Amino acid sequence: MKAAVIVFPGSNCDRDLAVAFRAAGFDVDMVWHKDTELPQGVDVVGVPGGFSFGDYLRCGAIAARSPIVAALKAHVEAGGYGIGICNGFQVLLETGLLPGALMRNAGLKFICKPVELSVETTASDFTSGYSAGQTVTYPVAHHDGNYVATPEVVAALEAEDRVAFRYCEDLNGSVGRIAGILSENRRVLGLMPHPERAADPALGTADGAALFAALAKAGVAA
Ligand SMILES: NC(=O)CC[C@H](N)C(=O)O
Repeated sequence: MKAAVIVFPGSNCDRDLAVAFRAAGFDVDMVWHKDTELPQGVDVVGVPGGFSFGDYLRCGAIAARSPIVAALKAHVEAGGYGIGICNGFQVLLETGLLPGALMRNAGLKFICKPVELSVETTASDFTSGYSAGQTVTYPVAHHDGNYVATPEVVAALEAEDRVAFRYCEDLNGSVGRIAGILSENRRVLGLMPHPERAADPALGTADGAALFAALAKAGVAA
């Protein structure tokens, strides 16, 4: 399996994401946001966390207009995998590849700590390595993690089993305590907590490693 990690000015989890992909067996290429093409044969595109363009305008809004985004959209529209973590989730929402928006945390504070999440569905190639309802611990580090969407969108996400992760306790005001969602074809995952920062026991929790391992396995089986 081959992964590409997009790097924006202000990305700060790009290398963490590359390390997590590599540990799961992926070949990884780093791709500068001004590039217009993804490397040949990429299976999954990772949109990393950070503070792209200093979080000006809205988090992810400027990055979503970067030249590489057309290639990202084409990859996803052709059925390719994508994962957006934290700022990467914000970018995916701003591109329209996932529905909804992320607003300022309800408490108006930056939140940086490990949090407990429940795995809401195992019916995706990101979450198939967990058991349904399993509690995992990933860190969060964000000020704009308050997920909002229209009631119709939230109802569709729930009805279609597209809520991938939920905060076990209200963290930031997100509707339905939603922490991560899947695209309609279940091949794009956006989430605020950081599995790549929880992918090695040396980091305090290795709960995130199963996500990358499941994705690698799905590719091998395909
Ligand atoms: N760790 C991150 O990716 C930060 C995300 C975003 N810039 C925020 O603070 O909301």
